[in-house]
Amino acid sequence: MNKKILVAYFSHSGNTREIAIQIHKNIGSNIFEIQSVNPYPSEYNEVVEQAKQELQSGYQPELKTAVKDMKSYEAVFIGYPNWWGTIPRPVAAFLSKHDFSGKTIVPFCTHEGSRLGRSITDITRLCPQSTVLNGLAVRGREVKNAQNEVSEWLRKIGMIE
Ligand SMILES: Cc1cc2nc3c(=O)[nH]c(=O)nc-3n(C[C@H](O)[C@H](O)[C@H](O)COP(=O)(O)O)c2cc1C
Repeated sequence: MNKKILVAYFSHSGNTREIAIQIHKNIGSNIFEIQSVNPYPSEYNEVVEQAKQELQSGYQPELKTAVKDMKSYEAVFIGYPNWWGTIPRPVAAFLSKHDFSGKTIVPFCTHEGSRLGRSITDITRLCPQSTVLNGLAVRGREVKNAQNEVSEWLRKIGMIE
């Protein structure tokens, strides 16, 4: 695999991180965690309410760090939990703050039933000059057993042989 690939992910409770690590191990890519400066509350109802408000207002939280050499990547995996049917706002901020034009974006998400929801449409809207591939959706409670599903998907989209 000659392409330079980045796996960027946001994870609140660890499920998406698990899939991000599996992808990173399969393809030997670099890995980057998207983190907001102000962490989200750990209490479920609180984060659900905060995420709802942020989505409604279109809020883009400040991120801890940026990817320094984004230019050098041809393909970027973007991982996230499905929050209210779409990408969490830190992921929207990440997509807005970097230049993805000409790159391939490979979405993957974890969820509790809504799969990718409308996240692909929303990613495409934020990155109109990128090629957005079909994403992988894994149920949050199944991430530990998803190795085969992940590697089959990577093979199908041509990321591994
Ligand atoms: C704020 C919030 C909103 C959520 N909204 C949805 C949703 O709309 N549909 C769904 O299937 N799961 C939803 N979930 C469940 C998460 O997508 C799921 O638990 C995911 O695996 C969490 O990933 P993480 O551990 O990487 O944070 C939501 C969870 C949170 C905290």
